[in-house]
Amino acid sequence: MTRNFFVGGNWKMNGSLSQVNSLVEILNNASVPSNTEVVVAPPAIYIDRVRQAVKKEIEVAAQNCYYKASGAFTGEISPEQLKDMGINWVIIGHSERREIFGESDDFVGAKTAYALSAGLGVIACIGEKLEERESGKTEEVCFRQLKAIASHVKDWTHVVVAYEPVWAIGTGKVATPEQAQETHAALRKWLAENVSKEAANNTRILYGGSVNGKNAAELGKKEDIDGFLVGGASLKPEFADIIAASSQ
Ligand SMILES: O=C(CO)COP(=O)(O)O
Repeated sequence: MTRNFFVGGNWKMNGSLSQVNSLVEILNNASVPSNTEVVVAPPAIYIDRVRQAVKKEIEVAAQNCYYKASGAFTGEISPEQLKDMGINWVIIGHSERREIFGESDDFVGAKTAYALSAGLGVIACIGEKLEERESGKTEEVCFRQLKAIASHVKDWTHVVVAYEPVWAIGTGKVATPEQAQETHAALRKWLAENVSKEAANNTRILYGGSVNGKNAAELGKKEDIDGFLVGGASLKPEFADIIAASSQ
């Protein structure tokens, strides 16, 4: 298997300048296994500071972007502007963007395609809500979200999928390794049947939702879990443990 492990840290709308500086110090002291890619996503206002201060093995992402190069889009940042500032990754379609800011499946797909065309790698997020899981709709919801991305995106080389069950985000209720593996395997099968065998084999599928320094190693051992997208624990020293856990 050639998929390198991928550990993303999504800082969300957290941190102050002094906390950002402390996090950079933690990152610069963390040892990054050679088979692991680490990408952190600070709030937009701190992106450039982090990019300049963090060691080269660690990449920096935006938490969102728009799907035009420039223009009258108050408050938005374009993929071209991210590239201009040396940023190579963006998170798109996080459940908080979908839920709080009303981003539709199709909008997420269109933004993913545009960001890829501008040369960014995309961490594309999908995942079901609690009531959807409880009514047996986990796969239906995730496949619908994937299909919306696939209808815009033909080349998945620079796409990383983050499966983040909404009920596990920020709740401390982590999916069991078996639950996560089951969904990851279904997602990979969907990619094989609906995109290509190559996309299924090569696309990293991350798990996100209450990952921490203690549960990362067990989750990471599962065949179809290729890394993590970490929220709360990416703001703490234990993020270094999660990076290290990935190589076990
Ligand atoms: O939303 C997440 C990462 O994008 C996960 O957040 P937590 O790790 O805080 O549950």
